[in-house]
Amino acid sequence: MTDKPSQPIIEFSNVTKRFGTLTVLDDFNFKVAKGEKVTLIGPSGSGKSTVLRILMTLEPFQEGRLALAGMSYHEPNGKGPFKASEKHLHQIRSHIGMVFQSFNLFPHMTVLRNVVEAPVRVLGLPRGEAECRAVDLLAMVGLADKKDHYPSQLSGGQQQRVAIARALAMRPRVLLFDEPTSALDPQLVGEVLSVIRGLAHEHDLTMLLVTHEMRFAREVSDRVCFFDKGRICEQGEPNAIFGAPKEERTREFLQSVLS
Ligand SMILES: Nc1ncnc2c1ncn2[C@@H]1O[C@H](COP(=O)(O)OP(=O)(O)OP(=O)(O)O)[C@@H](O)[C@H]1O
Repeated sequence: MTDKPSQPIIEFSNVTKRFGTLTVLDDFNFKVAKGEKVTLIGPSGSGKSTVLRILMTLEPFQEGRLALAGMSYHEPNGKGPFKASEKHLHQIRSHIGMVFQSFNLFPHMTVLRNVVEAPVRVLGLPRGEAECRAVDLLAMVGLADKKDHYPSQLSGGQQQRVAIARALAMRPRVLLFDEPTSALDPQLVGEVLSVIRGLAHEHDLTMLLVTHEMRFAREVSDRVCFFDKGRICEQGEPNAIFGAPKEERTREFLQSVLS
């Protein structure tokens, strides 16, 4: 890999993205450091998902530059909407895992096969090894006992946890979450949040989350970015943005009174 410790793992430089006459990202600049956990919050239609879709190479952009771990999305003399070869884009994608709002599991495959297929087909991992890893990951998300079930036999929260295990099976360096709990009943949000909160302790894993859940922003991220009309209008540490948690404020108050 080509990234140096000081180099951001994600770097949008003056990116403009249009859908026809609609400008969704306008001269967009955004950097994420290796291992950083960043939440994007903003009004519906402001372009948050588009940021993730561009990173995943699901959407091309018109102007500016984008790099992941030092790899530019455009190659010299490259072709197609990204001006890059499919091999180059595939290499970039191999470092990214994405978790979608609607889980996107394969309905005709068991939970285990859902987690095993991509490492076998895309990374060329021997099936036995991929299965061992999948079993470990399913245990990590609390679903070891569901490996032989089909997605339709699981709750939404359980399906989303399988989707997280599937994304992790590719050993991504960057994990993208596009509103991972917005399709869930409120009582199922907590179990997904707790898995994502656990992942936030992985120092090397960079996480970029789009969410309407303030709990994610507060409990999972190092930095919260408020996004509006294709730009980041405010950003900072969760405590600076939302105010320190009550206990912390009380402790600070008592210290100031006692000192
Ligand atoms: N494929 C597309 N073709 C045309 N317009 C699109 C396309 N995808 C997104 N848009 C438009 O781009 C704008 C940004 O969409 P995007 O999904 O990134 O917003 P968002 O901030 O993630 O919204 P939400 O919170 O509702 O998911 C919206 O106005 C949307 O209608």
